[in-house]
Amino acid sequence: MTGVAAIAAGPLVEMTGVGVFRSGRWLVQGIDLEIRPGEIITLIGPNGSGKTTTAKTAIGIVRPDAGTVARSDDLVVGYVPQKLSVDRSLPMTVSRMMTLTTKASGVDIASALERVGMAHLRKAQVHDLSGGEFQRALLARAMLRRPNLLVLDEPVQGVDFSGEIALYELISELRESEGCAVLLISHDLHVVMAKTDRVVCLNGHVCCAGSPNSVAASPAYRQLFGARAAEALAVYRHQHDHTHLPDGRIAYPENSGHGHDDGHDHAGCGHDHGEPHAHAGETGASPGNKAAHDHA
Ligand SMILES: Nc1ncnc2c1ncn2[C@@H]1O[C@H](COP(=O)(O)OP(=O)(O)OP(=O)(O)O)[C@@H](O)[C@H]1O
Repeated sequence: MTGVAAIAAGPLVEMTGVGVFRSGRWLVQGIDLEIRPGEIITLIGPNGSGKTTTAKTAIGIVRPDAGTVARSDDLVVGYVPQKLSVDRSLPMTVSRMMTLTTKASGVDIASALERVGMAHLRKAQVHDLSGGEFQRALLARAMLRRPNLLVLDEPVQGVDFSGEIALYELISELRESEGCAVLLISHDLHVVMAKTDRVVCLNGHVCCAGSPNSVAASPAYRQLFGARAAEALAVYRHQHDHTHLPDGRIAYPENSGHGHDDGHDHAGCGHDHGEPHAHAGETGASPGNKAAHDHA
């Protein structure tokens, strides 16, 4: 059966056996994907593996040629596409950009910008924004619709590593404060792996899916990502045996044998000091913490 149906309760989106056929080939095939309220799902996979196609099909921008897509009656999507039709070189304030495609009151715009930490940049020119600020403005724009599903296609493009962590923090906070589900498309395994509830690894079809740990351990994932998979796995599985002081240094109990306080004593942690790393399940993968853990 091919088609689009509405579902009253349960998942926000349920894709079953979905395929998309264009220009004489299947772009994706046999996609089963369920998006439940409030969860963060990350789509990963090589370039051209069908991540954007899958996300667009989930929210109805692309029509499937096989399978079914059921959407909840109350689904409201906030979508930040990978490529934007906004020309950043044109003179335009952040406020104006927010309302290019959506009507919103000044109060709503101010509130959305406030939620992403951009209230002070309401009148700034879009072309003056940093990469991270621009992505925040796009997030605020998507939040104007009060979505219960945020779809973010590569939201950290043009953003440096610490900005990337801050953005993932923000997305995670928005999920908490707004109660929305998040479908995230990402190339970044290190940070996303520590944040997401469920990972779906694509390569024209679903290679593997599940918790970050189970996906990282799956042979299909390792085959697809090769050496990088091992790195990401090491990062994700890193166990915390210490707490952090407010300035990011590591606090060890007295007489623990951890003599120096320069924030770099990780004996017994099993750290790979060649790689920056995040901490499993740690909501505080903040720039401050990150600074204390980069050993490049
Ligand atoms: N409308 C279309 N017609 C024909 N081919 C298309 C169409 N849209 C996408 N494709 C092709 O389908 C494949 C999957 O594209 P998609 O953008 O979904 O991949 P992706 O995993 O998001 O890639 P990336 O990581 O590079 O953004 C690519 O080879 C792309 O060129």
